[in-house]
Parts: sequence; C-alpha cells; structure tokens
Amino acid sequence: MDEPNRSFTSLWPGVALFDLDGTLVDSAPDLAAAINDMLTALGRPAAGQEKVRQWVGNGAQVLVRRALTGRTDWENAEPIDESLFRDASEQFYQSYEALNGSCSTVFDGVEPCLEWLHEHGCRMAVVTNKPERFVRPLLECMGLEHWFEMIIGGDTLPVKKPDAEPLLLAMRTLEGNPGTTVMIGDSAADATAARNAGLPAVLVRYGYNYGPSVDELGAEMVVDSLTELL
Ligand SMILES: O=C(O)COP(=O)(O)O
Ligand SMILES: [Mg+2]
Repeated sequence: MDEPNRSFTSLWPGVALFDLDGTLVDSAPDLAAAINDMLTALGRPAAGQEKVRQWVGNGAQVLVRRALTGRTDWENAEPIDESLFRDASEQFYQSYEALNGSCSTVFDGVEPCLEWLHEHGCRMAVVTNKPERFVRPLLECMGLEHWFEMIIGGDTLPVKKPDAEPLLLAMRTLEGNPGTTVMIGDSAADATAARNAGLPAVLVRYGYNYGPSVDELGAEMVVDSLTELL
C-alpha cells in the first residue's frame, strides 16, 4: 500500500471528487434538527446533535433507520416496522427540506482549497450520499455551487458510495482517469468507494465517520484541514 500522507502534489488531481456532508459542509445541525422533529412527531425523545453526527454518511434512509433504532449499526437492531419507517422518512424529508442550510456552515479551509484547485485547472464534482434534491439548494445556500461542474446525489444512480459507480461516472464526465482523479471525503463510505473505483482518497479528520477515527481506513492522505493540501 502507498505510504500514508504522501504529498498532495504526488496525487496531483486533474479532477477532484468531493464528499459533501462532513467534508465541505457541517450540515449536522440541520440534519439533527430534522431528525429531532421526526422523533418528536413520533412521541420519542430527541437524539441530539452528537449522536446524529455519527449517523450521517450513508444517505437519508440509513440516517432515519439509525435514528429509529438509536444505533449506528441499525442492521443489528430489531427490524423496523416498514410503515413506521415510511411515515418517519416522510416527516424527516419534509422537515429537512424546510431547514436545509439554515444552520449549516462551510468548514474552515474549504474555500481556499476549492479556489486553489480551480486556479490550478482542476475540475470538480460533488459525489454525496445525500438525496440529490437537497444537494444544490445546500451548495447554493453555502455559496459553493459555482465551483462544481457536476453533482451526484445518493439517489442519482441505483447505487451510492461505497459503490464505485458514482465516482466513476463523475470522473469520466469530467474527463479524468484513475491517474488524475482524487476522492476527498470524511468517512469509510468515501474511502471504500475510492478503493472500489481504483482512486486515491484524501480523508478529513473533522467530519462524520460513524465514531471511529479515519486514520485506519487506508487513505493516501489524512488531514485536519483542506488547506494542508495547498
Ligand atoms: O448520508 C448523507 O446523507 C450524507 O452523505 P455524504 O457524507 O456522502 O455527503
Ligand atoms: Mg460525508
């Protein structure tokens, strides 16, 4: 395996694929508020933002399942009643649509990094597991949309990260290849998707990774801020 934290120059990207939640934008406050609305509507106690931070990264449906079971490893909990799941999802989507972006912020280091990559001729896409209809409104609200030539959401294709396909589609569309393309994310879903696509991964430590540290995921680089890439 490549030695960790080799320089970004050696990974020189012609195409950079960015994860959204936990990498570009701290969206947990709005996601947590929408999850709490949903739990309250079901007569359950609110979950709190710290828990929700550990539940983001595998798409909205998994987030709702984690909230309903109170567990990141929801697959190992008692099965969820499907009509409860449908009602809960509907409530979550409705609340999140109204809240999306209102208390979210762009992480420090993101804008200088995007500007620098753009100045150096790098083409950029967002490849997120967030449902596509929430992605552009959030990027617009954060003033980030103009950097990205392409957006792939969690429901744009029949598969999402950690599947390789969303990354490969963005890479091909932006005329990259595995030698010129880098995935930049915050979670095991991003690291595994990059590996499945044959791409190097850069991971940030400040994002959402279901609890465990991102240092053990085999990424080519792990950073505390995207300014470390400049
Ligand atoms: O799980 C989500 O909705 C967010 O996913 P992302 O980290 O891929 O942007
Ligand atoms: Mg993420």
